[in-house]
Amino acid sequence: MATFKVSSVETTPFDDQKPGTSGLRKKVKIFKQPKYFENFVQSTFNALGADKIEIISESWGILSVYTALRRSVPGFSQNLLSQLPPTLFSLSAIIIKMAAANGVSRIWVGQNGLLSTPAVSAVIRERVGPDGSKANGAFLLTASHIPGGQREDFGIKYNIENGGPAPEGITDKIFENTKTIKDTIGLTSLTGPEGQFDVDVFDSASDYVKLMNFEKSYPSICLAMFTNVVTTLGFLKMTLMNHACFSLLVFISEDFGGGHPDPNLTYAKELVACMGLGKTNTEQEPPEFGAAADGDADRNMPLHILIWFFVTPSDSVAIIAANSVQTIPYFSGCLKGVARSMPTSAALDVVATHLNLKVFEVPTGWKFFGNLMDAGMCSVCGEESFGIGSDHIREKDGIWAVLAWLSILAYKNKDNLREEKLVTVEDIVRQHWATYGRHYYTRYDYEVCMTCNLSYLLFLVIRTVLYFWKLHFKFKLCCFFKNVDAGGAKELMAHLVKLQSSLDVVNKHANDCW
Ligand SMILES: O=P(O)(O)OC[C@H]1O[C@H](O)[C@H](O)[C@@H](O)[C@@H]1O
Repeated sequence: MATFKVSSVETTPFDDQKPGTSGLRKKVKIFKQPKYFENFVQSTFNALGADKIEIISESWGILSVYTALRRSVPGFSQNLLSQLPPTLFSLSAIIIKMAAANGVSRIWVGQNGLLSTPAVSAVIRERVGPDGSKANGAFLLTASHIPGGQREDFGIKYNIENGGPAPEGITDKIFENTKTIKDTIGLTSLTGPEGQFDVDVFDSASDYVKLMNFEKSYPSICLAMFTNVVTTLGFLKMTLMNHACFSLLVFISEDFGGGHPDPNLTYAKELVACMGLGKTNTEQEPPEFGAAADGDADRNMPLHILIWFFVTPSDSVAIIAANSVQTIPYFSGCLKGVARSMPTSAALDVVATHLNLKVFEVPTGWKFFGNLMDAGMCSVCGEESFGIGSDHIREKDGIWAVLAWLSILAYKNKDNLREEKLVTVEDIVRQHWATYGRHYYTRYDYEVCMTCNLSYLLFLVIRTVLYFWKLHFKFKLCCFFKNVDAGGAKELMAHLVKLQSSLDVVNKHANDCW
């Protein structure tokens, strides 16, 4: 409990605070403008209505974690958390004070401010305070899969009471507020111990671990992976525990060590090398299984290499869906339905047809899966951007996806452990293709582009697609534009979709362009 004085401070609006698919992501230098961060937080409080909020937890996306299952004993530093950058703590303090001033009665902060995004979702859904209170939502501070640090990106997003990202109704309101905001409300003094405001620091991992119910839900692997869990290392402890079968390469720093934490073949190159790509005669036998996660642990990339093999995210979600009922007791013998984002390949749809399941196609963004899950219509879902999850929470979950894969591997090898050759990820994927057919697609990432160049590029893409259609090829193409204002990209897309209806018009625009 604490006493404090509330004061209102004049501010001027910024016109560029429109939240994208995953909240507000900008360069740190933009966030550093006076009042920029406070304006967004205040606009969020204004959009929610103070009486709606009681508890807020936070997540720092400052971890770039590559893990590999190996036979060696890990080198695991117990002091990792002491390296958390002070800037992030000061942002936490700003939110705490503004929350108090805006009428929030209690805040939950993960120990050291360190949670994964899936863990935040679990906390909102599962954590119950001593007086029976539950979280109304959470601020998450993370650059996610984007490069972080002083010269790179930072992000803030708000998740609602179902544990998932705020829906467009709320983010639109936040944006409207950011354009008209005149005051932010803060504290001039904060002393205790009287008054109606609590800050509880809690064990970052316990709610997630409880929810995952490892021993019951993942029985085939929990004994191998979760026996030696140490209980003091934030969310890392239950994912990268000190076990003889687990070896870690962990980088913790404000700027991801200068790296790009997107878990794909390009950016997880240390992992790819460690898994033996391109080596025919490795001195050391490569690990049997490796996985990469992004900065906030919601994206994943499982790798399995005996002969180098990579599973695309679209195949990955289809294979998990096809095998999950047999291999993961959490699903209690049935899936409620499955879903994928629009650019994700239709491999999942084929599985759904075979299993007589409903399949849904949703726009990009995890909030759309959340709606289906809240309605009890979806158990497993995924996006081609390395995000896969289930209805245990309302965020994608890199740890869950890796556990799902390990469960499948364990199941396929259960009668096979004494054999020379185990069933591999590659065997499972090839068997899947043989059963369900194979889907091909290409993903292109264009990063840090000017909007005008992107418009030009979109014209090229549309021309190419139309060309292929004309030749009666079946063609599926995904394009992703990062570091672009999501609202602008959406409008541009809508405009171009209209243009697609007429080849002549597209050609005219395209010709004007070059
Ligand atoms: O929450 P994040 O990991 O940052 O991902 C948020 C979104 O980022 C990009 O827009 C991807 O294309 C989406 O598929 C993803 O949902």
